[in-house]
Amino acid sequence: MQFLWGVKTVCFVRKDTIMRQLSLLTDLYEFSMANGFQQELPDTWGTFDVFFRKVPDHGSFVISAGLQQVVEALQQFTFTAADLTYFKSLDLWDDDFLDYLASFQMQCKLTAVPEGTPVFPREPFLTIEGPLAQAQLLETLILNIVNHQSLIATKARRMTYAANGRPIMEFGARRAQGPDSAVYGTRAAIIGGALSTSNVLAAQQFDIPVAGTMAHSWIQAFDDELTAFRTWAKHYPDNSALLVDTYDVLTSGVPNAITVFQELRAQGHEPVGIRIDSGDVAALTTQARAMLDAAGFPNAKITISNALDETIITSLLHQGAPVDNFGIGENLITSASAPVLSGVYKLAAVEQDGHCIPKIKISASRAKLTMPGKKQVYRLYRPGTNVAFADLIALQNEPVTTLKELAVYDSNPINLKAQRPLTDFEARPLLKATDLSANDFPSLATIRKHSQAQLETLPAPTQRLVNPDEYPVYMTAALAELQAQLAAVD
Ligand SMILES: Nc1ncnc2c1ncn2[C@@H]1O[C@H](COP(=O)(O)OP(=O)(O)OP(=O)(O)O)[C@@H](O)[C@H]1O
Ligand SMILES: O=P(O)(O)OC[C@H]1O[C@H](OP(=O)(O)OP(=O)(O)O)[C@H](O)[C@@H]1O
Ligand SMILES: O=C(O)c1cccnc1
Repeated sequence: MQFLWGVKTVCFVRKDTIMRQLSLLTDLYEFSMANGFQQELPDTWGTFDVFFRKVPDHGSFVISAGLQQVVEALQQFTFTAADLTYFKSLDLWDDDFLDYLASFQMQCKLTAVPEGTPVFPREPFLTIEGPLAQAQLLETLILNIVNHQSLIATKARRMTYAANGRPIMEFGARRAQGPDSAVYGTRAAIIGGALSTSNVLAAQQFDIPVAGTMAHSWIQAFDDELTAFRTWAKHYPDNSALLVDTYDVLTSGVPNAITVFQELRAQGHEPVGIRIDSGDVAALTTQARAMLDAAGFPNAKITISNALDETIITSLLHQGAPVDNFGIGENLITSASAPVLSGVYKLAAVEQDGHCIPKIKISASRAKLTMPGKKQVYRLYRPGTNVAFADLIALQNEPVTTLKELAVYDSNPINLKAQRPLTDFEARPLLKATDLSANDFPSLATIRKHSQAQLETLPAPTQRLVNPDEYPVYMTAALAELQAQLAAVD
């Protein structure tokens, strides 16, 4: 791992303590439906799938993130006396329903892909099964959490790809859409590949390496730049990352930094490097690198910042800019170029008296046709390898892992429904039962590693930033037939 400025790793992980009780973070209609379900279908269970149809930034995959916060939200899903008083004041729902909420006991079961797993359009990456009233109540909250974190993790993954091994420091707290987006956005950015954050709360909360340099105000506050650098070096002799663009990078910032670096070295300290935050970064980093090298500081790192994104990073590296670290704020923490992941929560089946009844949504738009029934998603590998070549959505009771041959269909409802045979595959299930009583969760470092390992199994052309190859997502013949039968199409 490359050296990171100012990194300190705290040595404990704690449960998410800023997560509030979020049972009311939902749309009114969820409560209204839950009230109705409780009266009309009290013994009916429902299975809901969470999936998306379109990948942000025209990418081919999304990095799933947010599962820990979903589990924690479900663990804390109860209603207070104040909530009940408020509900009563709305005068919308039956008293029995309010009693039910007052003694709410979560009965839902959760299956999900592990956080950090790359997932593709239309495949469920999280499912909820439970009493209809309960499962319905969770729609908005679950989507709120996973749509946000998966969006930012996916954006971070794009930037990480562009940075091609150089560390990304997350700098976005000041530009995030409020405190929650800053904290959970940082969590997601780390899942997607960022190596450190400047956000102290997120770093403490999620055991993330915390890193940072200095702002222009430090330089401005002193009589001159050299004094500002010297004073910084006095306080942080081993963490002297100097911001060199307050006045002029090449005639003032870098020469002054070199002077201070020489003084530090004379006192037995090795300087860390410089940060450039404006101007033509390719030209400035090239010249600054030459100056640092000529002065005997080839190991001083160059960090750049200033409205970076994956396109600018790609362009800078193409121009040969000698950048060691990227500090990225607004375009990462807000996913500014594609600020929405439109994940949805769709009813796939209901269960009454022990019978599972698959359900479908047809809609005017064929693209919105849903996949009925309880399902499992498989990643298909060439046997005995870690080379994935497609995903497969199957009905839950299909014996996919033991089959040698399968007839499959394209899962995209707007594509032609041509059957194709599938042989030479090893199917590994992606959706795993998730323990809702869990108190410990995988660390972000573990999730990040898992994500990276999963990405390495995917075909390289699906990962490029521009016009990636579409990764095939098939459905089994049994699922396709069930879908066609319920939709009465084809
Ligand atoms: N050589 C380069 N190639 C591509 N993009 C660059 C290059 N140099 C800088 N950029 C990017 O171009 C954008 C505009 O840079 P510029 O320095 O003009 O920023 P600015 O926001 O106008 O300046 P300031 O932050 O000083 O107000 C930034 O996103 C910056 O990262
Ligand atoms: O550009 P971002 O990717 O969001 O990176 C974070 C920005 O935050 C700081 O800017 P600051 O708030 O000091 O404003 P300025 O540098 O634009 O004047 C820093 O100098 C970066 O430019
Ligand atoms: O530490 C830094 O250099 C930093 C932190 C936040 C925003 N911009 C820069």
